[in-house]
Amino acid sequence: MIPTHVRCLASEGSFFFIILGMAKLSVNINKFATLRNSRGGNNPDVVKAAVDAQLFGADGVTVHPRPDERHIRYQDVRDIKKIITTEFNIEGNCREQKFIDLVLETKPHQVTLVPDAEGQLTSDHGWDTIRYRDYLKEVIPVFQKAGIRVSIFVDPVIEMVNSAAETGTDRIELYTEGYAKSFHAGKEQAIAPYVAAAKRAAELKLGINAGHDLDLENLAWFAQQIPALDEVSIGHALVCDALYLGYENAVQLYKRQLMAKK
Ligand SMILES: CC(=O)[C@@H](O)[C@H](O)COP(=O)(O)O
Ligand SMILES: NCC(=O)COP(=O)(O)O
Repeated sequence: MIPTHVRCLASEGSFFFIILGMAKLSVNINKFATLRNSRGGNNPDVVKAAVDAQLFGADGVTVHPRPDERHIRYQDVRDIKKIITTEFNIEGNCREQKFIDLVLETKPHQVTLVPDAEGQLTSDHGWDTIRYRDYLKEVIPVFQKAGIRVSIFVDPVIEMVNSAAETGTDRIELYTEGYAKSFHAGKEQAIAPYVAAAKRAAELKLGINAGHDLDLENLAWFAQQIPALDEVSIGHALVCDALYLGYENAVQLYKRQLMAKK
């Protein structure tokens, strides 16, 4: 029997590649909604963006509805749920009751809890899992009881990972903006805290996701250095690349970065 960590990927003509432990690519389609909302109407269609991401080889779709609905709207989440054939990941701020209700209504495969402040431009920090441990211990089972896997957004700091394990979360999502920012100055140094955090997470039997500002230049190195990586969610850079390269090409190129051998 093929072990569960062995994933098969059919691509590139008739060849079948067997990729050991390859991380999944979840395409974050927020930016399609940003573009749509700039004009009203329904162009581009975010439901089609989700359908096409899957068609082009993505392993999942991510959305991050924000309270002001400046990109993904709550109704988009309901509409997208209906066409998901892969994995659906909803990210957001669980301190908003509206967000909790939406997740419980749409029942994605995974919810990623992010400690956004009100009106924040984009996510810029992970949970302080020491300060909010008791709160997270209360809110995480609300989703798990509904059959939804929980991931919490954390900085690559050992103490935060240790305390994350005490919250009962299934996975952590390592916040990668710091890595992306320092990658070009020295990739060995940039990855070091993430390797340490991932090693500790694996010891604590936590699943490992990662995201924020990952792109075609920094993704392969990240995935190679963190073999236990389960999933990356990528939106901004992938959609920017799609403008020049086409959406299908962009998704395929990101998949290829995850396959690159050490
Ligand atoms: C949690 C995370 O890193 C992403 O969801 C990112 O914040 C995308 O959100 P925006 O598209 O609103 O910037
Ligand atoms: N969780 C990170 C995510 O979904 C996308 O972040 P970005 O690629 O838009 O920075």
